[in-house]
Amino acid sequence: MMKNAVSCRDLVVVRGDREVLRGVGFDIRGGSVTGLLGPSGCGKTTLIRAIVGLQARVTGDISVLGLPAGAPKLRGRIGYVTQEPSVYGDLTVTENLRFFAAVLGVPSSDVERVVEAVDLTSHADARVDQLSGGQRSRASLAAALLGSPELLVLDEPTVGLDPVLRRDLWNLFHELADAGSTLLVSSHVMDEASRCDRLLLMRDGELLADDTPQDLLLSAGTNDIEQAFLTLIERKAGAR
Ligand SMILES: Nc1ncnc2c1ncn2[C@@H]1O[C@H](COP(=O)(O)OP(=O)(O)OP(=O)(O)O)[C@@H](O)[C@H]1O
Repeated sequence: MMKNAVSCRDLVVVRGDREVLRGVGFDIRGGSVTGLLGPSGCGKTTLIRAIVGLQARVTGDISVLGLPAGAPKLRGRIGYVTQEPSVYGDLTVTENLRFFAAVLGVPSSDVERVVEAVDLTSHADARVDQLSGGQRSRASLAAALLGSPELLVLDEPTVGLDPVLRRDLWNLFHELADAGSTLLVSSHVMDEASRCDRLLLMRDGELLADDTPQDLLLSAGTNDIEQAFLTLIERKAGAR
């Protein structure tokens, strides 16, 4: 049994004058693909930023790969892809990745592997500002894969991608997990839920559910994840 890659307890985050995470707690098992789902503004990015150690005004405990979130020793062990492309427009895909490999101290031989993994080999020599939005986000993903980090945290990596590419990326996520990486993938597209080993369902700064997709559907008595989400909201409102 693999250990937990991430453990959060009593997590509270204040942004502006609002508590945008309100007492969140969960564990993410190593070597799994966990989906972080919930409507726009519910706190997914804030939670991700807290896990990777970039969020201010965090209280509670977050342990990441056995260390406190944000510990300097975690650098290089976590790959993080934001919603904004993190690659330079005036460099080619390969030039970008060689640059990031050098910064990370990863051998440049790794560049070819990650370009292939995100299916950008045919555009390896194209300037990033001449790529489509989806290709650009895959270039950012390739950068995060350099050095095979133990934890990959991906904020909405499939936005704007066509169904074939989305399926291929989800397959890649599972291959990476099978090889031992842990992935936390946020999405507000509920139909991506079935592709995850486990789901964290958020709403309004709180965790509504932490379960497998199958058990979530079973307990909500539906085969539609969106409906399950609504049922959970109604049950929670009824319990108040
Ligand atoms: N810089 C900020 N200052 C104050 N409040 C913020 C800031 N950034 C985000 N928020 C608020 O924090 C809450 C959570 O935002 P967050 O970006 O974590 O949501 P999200 O679930 O990732 O949304 P989306 O799916 O739209 O990206 C929102 O209500 C948002 O308005």
